[in-house]
Formats: sequence, structure tokens, C-alpha cells
Amino acid sequence: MDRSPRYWTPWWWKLVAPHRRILFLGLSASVLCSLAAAWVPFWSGRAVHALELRQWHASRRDLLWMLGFTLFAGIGRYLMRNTLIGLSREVEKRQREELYDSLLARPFSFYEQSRIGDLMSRMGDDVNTVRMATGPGLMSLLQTASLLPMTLVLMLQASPRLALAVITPFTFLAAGFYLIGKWSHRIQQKIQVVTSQLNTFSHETISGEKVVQAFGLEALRVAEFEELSRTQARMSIRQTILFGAYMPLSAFTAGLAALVLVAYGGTLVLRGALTLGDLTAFTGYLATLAWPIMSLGWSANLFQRGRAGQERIEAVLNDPGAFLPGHAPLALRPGPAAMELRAASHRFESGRGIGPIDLALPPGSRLAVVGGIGSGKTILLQVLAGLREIQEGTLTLDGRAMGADLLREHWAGIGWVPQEAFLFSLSLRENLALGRPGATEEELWEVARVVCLDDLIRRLPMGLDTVVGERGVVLSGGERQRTALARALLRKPRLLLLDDALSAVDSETESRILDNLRAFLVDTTLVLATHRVFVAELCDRVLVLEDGNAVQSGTAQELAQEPGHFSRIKRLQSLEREILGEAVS
Ligand SMILES: Nc1ncnc2c1ncn2[C@@H]1O[C@H](COP(=O)(O)OP(=O)(O)OP(=O)(O)O)[C@@H](O)[C@H]1O
Repeated sequence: MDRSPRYWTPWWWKLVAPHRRILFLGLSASVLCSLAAAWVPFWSGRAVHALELRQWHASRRDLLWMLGFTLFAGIGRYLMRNTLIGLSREVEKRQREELYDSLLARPFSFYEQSRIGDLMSRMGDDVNTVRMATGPGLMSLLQTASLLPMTLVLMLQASPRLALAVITPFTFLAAGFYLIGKWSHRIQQKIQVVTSQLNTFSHETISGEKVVQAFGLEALRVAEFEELSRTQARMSIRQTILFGAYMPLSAFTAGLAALVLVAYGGTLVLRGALTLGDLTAFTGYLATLAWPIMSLGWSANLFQRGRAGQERIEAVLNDPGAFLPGHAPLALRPGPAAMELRAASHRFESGRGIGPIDLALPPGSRLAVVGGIGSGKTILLQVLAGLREIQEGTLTLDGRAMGADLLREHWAGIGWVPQEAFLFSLSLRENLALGRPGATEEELWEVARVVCLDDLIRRLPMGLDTVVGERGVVLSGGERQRTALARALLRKPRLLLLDDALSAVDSETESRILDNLRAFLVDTTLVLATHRVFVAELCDRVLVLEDGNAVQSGTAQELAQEPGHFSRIKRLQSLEREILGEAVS
């Protein structure tokens, strides 16, 4: 049993603790500011008392002290603002980086279960709520915490009876704040979930804007958006109503305290138990305390929001899913990769997927994977790419069992071109260079030639420096696919995985690219998934998948003689080519 003492620490402590030095400076500035501010009413009271006694000289001296303390309070406030707001910016930066690093360290499967809009909302809105809590919220809290005791001491020292009478209304206020804070935290959690749903919805609508317009779905999407928006507005209004109680409650309490001060304090003055100067000082103490106490409600609000935001950020950081292994210096093996799958399978809950499957890929071999729609080609390539873990069986790379320790090495040696080519909104040159930073101009043009993209690039006014827009929007589907292939080729990979990577390219260009590839890929093992028989014929071996199982395997010539999927689509595609040939001639 763990017998170590458990100390309660506020949720934000671990965020500000790494910046203890700045926090200490901020706290010192805050104490300096509060001490000085608390003494201002004291000197004003002394000045009034001196006037009461017609001691002009003493009154002037007290007023000078008052000015000095006011100046100190101003300087302290300036230093406090700069250090504590700076601290919250450090917290924000650190938290964004931590989230970003953690997201980049997550495997493929994590993103299949997450929504981009939601992740973006955690990186944006939630980090912002935490910044507001650890900046303005903490500043206000520290200021109140340092001002309150000093002012109380001065009040108690002037008149304990009046001090207790004036403070009593504030204890009711504290109880009110506690209750409001509790309710508002629950509402805030709901608001942040709805805000993230709104973000996800808008992200999907904007990304799929062409589909929305082409299908005339605008009205439907707007209606759904409005519904979410309405829910968010309803909760935010509820929250505003709750927070709206803070100010009137504080103002009422301050007013009540002022009433007690005038009624009871006035009586004490009339009875001669209190000087007019002390009463003036008490008025000043109340005024000094009023704003920090009223702002307690505001900072409580910021802390509630921040806590809800922090919970959502931690849900991502502490997601129990796996993390990818870290980067370490790699010694890449030379020569083409050898891979082997034995009784390997990866099946989803629905039963779809691949396996159990046996497959040997000797170094330098070329395998075509064919099969109908949904037969498991992509999953097989993802398993070979190390993007998906197998649930049963074994996968080896160069005779070594594939595991977390081999993943980075494997990835450094592969070129993977998925069905949907993804380009960054950079220039063509920068997109290609992602394959191998530091590639020479000649190397860039060589891969452009292999994928038959060199003519197009020469015709572009900005050539290789043409910016391709978000996800490569200024290029056609076929151009995007060829750029993605060129990027993979630039790595001179040990294993090249092409997942229907030229499906948007016409057959003639595809044949030319595959011819070029044959000469280019001397030290590479190739696996390509395709629907086209003539592409498969360029490989040494063909694997036919059906419902995730290997149903046929052999050379293209052998399979063409066997009854089955391959010979059937070969007949259809040959017929199609003949008809197209006749139509052209
Ligand atoms: N993330 C996933 N979750 C659940 N099922 C999936 C997932 N990805 C793929 N599947 C299912 O696994 C099966 C194989 O998918 P896969 O993408 O490998 O097919 P494919 O042979 O590449 O098809 P296509 O030729 O249409 O690209 C499909 O039935 C698909 O619905």
C-alpha cells in the first residue's frame, strides 16, 4: 500500500512549476505592489487625522508618503503584469509544443479514431483557456492573496471591531463564489465538447466543400451547423447568466460593507472610539479591496475554463494508445529489402482486413498485388510499410522480426505512395525534397523524368518553384500522384510500396513510367497494388487477394492460364484495350 503523504496541488501548478524563477519574480512584484497599495489608505488616514489636529506640516509629510507608496504600487503592478503574462505565454508555448510532439509521435491507428477538428480545437481553444488561467487568472489571484492579508492587518490594527464588521459580508461572498464555480465547471466542460464538435463539423464541411456544393448539401449542412451552434450558444448563455451573478454579488457585498462602515464606523467616531482619519483610512482599505475581491469571480471563471481545457489536453497527452519509438541515429542497411509474412493477419472488428497470409519478398523482387474492391490490397501494403501492426503471425525484415525497435529503420528505407497523394502547400521543389532533403537539382530532374513530369514542370512559369496550394490543389489528380511517386523515388528506397499510385494516370503514361521505373529501381524491392493487369505483367510475381486471403500466386503468364480473378479481368481488360484501339484507329 502506498503510504507516502499526498499533498493537494492545484491543477495548474505542474504547468507553472517549470518556470519557478519567473513565478517567483511575479510573486515578488505582486507582493511589492500589494504592500504598497495597502499602505496608501493608511497614509491618507494619517493625513486626514493630521488635518483634524491642524498639523499642516505633518499632513503634507503624510501626503508625500502616500504619493511614494502609490508610485511603488504602480511600478510593482507593471513588473507583475510583465512577468506573469510572460509566464503564461511560456506555458502556452510549452503546451502547444508538447501536444504537437505527442500528436506526431502517434501511430496511424490513433488518427483513424480521432477527428482533426477536435484535435485542432484542443491545440487552439483549450490551450488558450489554460493560458488565460495561468496568466491573467493567476495574476489576479496572487494580487488578491497578497493584498488581502496586508489590508486586514492594517484594518485590525486600526479597529478590530470595525474590521470584523466590515469583513463579515465578504465571507458570504466566498461561499457564493464556491457554489457558482462548481456549477460553472460542469457547464464549461460541456461547452468545450460542443465547441470541438463545431470545429470538427466546419473542418469537414470546408474540406469537402466541393462535394457539399456538387450535391447541393449547403442547406442541410447549414441546418446541422445551426443546430450545433444553437446548442453552444444556449450553454454559453447559461454560463454567462451564472457568471453574470459574480459582479452584482460582489458589488452588493462591497456596498453592504460600505454601509456597515458608514453606520458602525460613524457611530464609533461619534463615540470617540475612532478618529476621522481612521474612518478615512477604512474607506480607502475597502476601495483597495473592492476590485481584487470583485475580480475573484472573473479569475474563478478563468480557472474553471482553464481546468476544463487542461482536462481535454491531458486526454490527448495521456491517451493510453501506443506511441511510436523515438528517433535515434540509424545505420541503414544497403541493398534491397527482404520481407516475409508468415500466417500474418490484421482484421478489423467487422472481420474485414487481411490474413492469415504467407508471403515472401526476396531482395530485389517485384510483386503485383491484385484483387477486387475491398480485397485487402491497401491493408497488406500498410502492414508491409509498418503502418499497421499484425495481430497474429510474424513479419520479418531482412530476417529480423519487425517490432518497435526496427520501425524507424524500416521507414528510413521505404518509399510509400498511398492511393490519395498528399502534397504540402509548398513548392514542387520543396515537396519533392521532403523525400530527401538536400537532393541536388540533377536528382530532382531525374526523378521528374522517371515519372514523366519533367515536360510539365518546364512548361510551368515558375518551374520547380511553383507552389502547389493546399494538398496540391493546383495540380491534377494524375500530376499529384506522379509528384508523390517522384518524392518517394528520390529516397532511393530499399522497398517501394505503390498503392494504386498511378490510378489517375492514363494507361499510356503509366506504361512509360513503369518502363522508366524498371531501369531506375536497381536496388529496390517493389510491391505494387493495382487493378490493371498489364501493370501486373511487368512484375516477377502476382498475388491475388480475395476477402483478405491469398487465393492465387504465380507469374502473370501462369495466372493468365488458371481460372480465377486474374484471368477474368485480363480477358475484360484486353477486350477493353482492343475496343479502345479500334476506336482510336
Ligand atoms: N480503418 C478501417 N476500419 C475498418 N475497416 C477497414 C478499415 N480500412 C479498411 N477496412 C476494410 O478492410 C477491407 C480491405 O480494405 P482495403 O482498403 O485494403 O481494400 P483494397 O483492396 O485496397 O480496395 P480498393 O481496391 O477499393 O482500394 C475493406 O472491406 C474495408 O472496408
